[in-house]
Amino acid sequence: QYVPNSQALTIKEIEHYYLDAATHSFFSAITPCTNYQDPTAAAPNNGLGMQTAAEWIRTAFHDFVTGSIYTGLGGLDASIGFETTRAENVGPAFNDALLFFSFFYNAQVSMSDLIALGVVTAVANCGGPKIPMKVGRVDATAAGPSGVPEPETDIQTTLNEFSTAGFNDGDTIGLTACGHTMGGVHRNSFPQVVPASAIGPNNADGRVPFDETVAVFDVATVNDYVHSTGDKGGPLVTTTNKTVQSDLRLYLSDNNQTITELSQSSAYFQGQCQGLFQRMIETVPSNVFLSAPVDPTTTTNLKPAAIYLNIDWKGNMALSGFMRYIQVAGAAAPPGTLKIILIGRNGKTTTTSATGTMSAADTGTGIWGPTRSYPFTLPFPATTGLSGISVSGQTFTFQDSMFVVPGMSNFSPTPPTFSTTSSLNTVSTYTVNTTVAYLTTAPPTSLTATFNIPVPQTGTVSPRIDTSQTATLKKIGTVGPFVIYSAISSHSLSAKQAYGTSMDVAAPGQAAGVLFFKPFNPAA
Ligand code: HEM
Repeated sequence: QYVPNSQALTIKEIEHYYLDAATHSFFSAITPCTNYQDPTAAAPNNGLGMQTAAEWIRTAFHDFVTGSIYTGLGGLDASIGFETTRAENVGPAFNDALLFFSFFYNAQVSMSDLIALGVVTAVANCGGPKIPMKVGRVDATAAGPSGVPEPETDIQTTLNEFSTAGFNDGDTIGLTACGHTMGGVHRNSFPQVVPASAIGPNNADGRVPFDETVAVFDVATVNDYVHSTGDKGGPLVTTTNKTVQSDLRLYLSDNNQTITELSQSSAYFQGQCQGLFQRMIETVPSNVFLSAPVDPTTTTNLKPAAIYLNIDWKGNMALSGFMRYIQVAGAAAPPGTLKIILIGRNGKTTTTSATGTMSAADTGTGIWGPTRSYPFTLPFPATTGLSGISVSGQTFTFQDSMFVVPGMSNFSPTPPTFSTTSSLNTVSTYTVNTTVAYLTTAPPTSLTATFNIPVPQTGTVSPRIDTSQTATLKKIGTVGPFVIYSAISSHSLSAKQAYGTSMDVAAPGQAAGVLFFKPFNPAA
């Protein structure tokens, strides 16, 4: 099993999915919030009464709730992928979610971090609170224990199952009420709850919604229940089949105290849901350590992204990529340009700089505010080298001790335009001519590149990372203080796999000097 080895890189990836919201396809499936993206088809299908945002939230619930605070095992670990044939996991939601997320999976982004991101984005994108997004979850390699409450489950067993996952009775009522504000119950999955009459035009799966605002994360379902208005709390309250009135049993279990408290105000409901959902996605195995949250209101509203380093045979180097600026609430309007100042290899700020100009093509409004990007190329001589850049008074560190040189490398063919459809399934032979610059006075005869390739795994639609393909890079020359190494290797990959492929490069006996270079997806 490949364990992501750099939380900083994981954060960078998740930031891109999360913060470059307006232009990044992670949000495409849940925009608008009514959308249903069938990941096996080429286009959204909105005639089914199904909803991706709701499926993502339910997926996290079914994954996490079988975790145990007593054993320290399970929780949000993507084990749900191995468990979809269980009766307690009825419906297409889980494989729909995992299949969509698998387009974003790679050596630094685990499926379980993507499940968490699914919750965070679905809630924030659809009118709910911003839930802190930490990274570092590790995927299970097999099914975990069972124990997801079903509509038929008696109240004591239900409360025990949540309690094992760390949620007391009041938390359980709150978490379920927060979960049951988006989406609904489908006839095709739960005929014991929903009558056949629910199936109709634009509702082929026969959904009965939890409330009137099926695509808004709001207090409506709680208010409906408490005041007996509208949908009255939804089908798990109102169904005539008493055995499956699980929401009703739950809400009554403390004489409606918790559910009545939740209805006191929209702000109170949102605040409670934020805290409970955070706890849900942070219920992880006890040996998993999560990062600080990705939060652009503190340090990440100005950050470099998609950065790469180049050198030519004359010793001219250049750092390229873009700066991302998010105009979070209260922040200054985005500047037209940014000055990117080189910090040399010796740690000293230089007079070398480049200008990043706001790109009109890459702007838009994400959930934190307008996101702008400033592409730049910063040239400098190999003798100066770099250890970082300074932008608007902030320092961002880089290294030039070992890097893949895109200008001397060749990765072909270029995969088709990224999309989250099966058009990426075509398999081709990808030829990889990897050239690496290594700053050393004692050059080894070769370096080893390890390819981290997402591959199918038995029993789940969630991929795993295969590290068995390697290449040996041989010395081909020197430029200034750098020794240049190169290798050609061939890999049979689907375009989807090519997008998820990254490589690490290491000198013999040393930690990787290049981590997570994405040959086919450098800018994403
Ligand atoms: C006693 C606990 C619970 C029971 C018995 C239960 C049961 C159900 C059932 C039967 C459905 C219908 C699924 C379908 O037809 O596709 C459903 C939907 C849903 N549940 Fe729960 N649930 C519980 C708790 C939770 C919790 C804690 C969450 C999240 C925090 C949650 C989130 C959802 C969501 C978002 C949907 C809508 C899915 C969709 O529209 O595709 N549920 N639940």
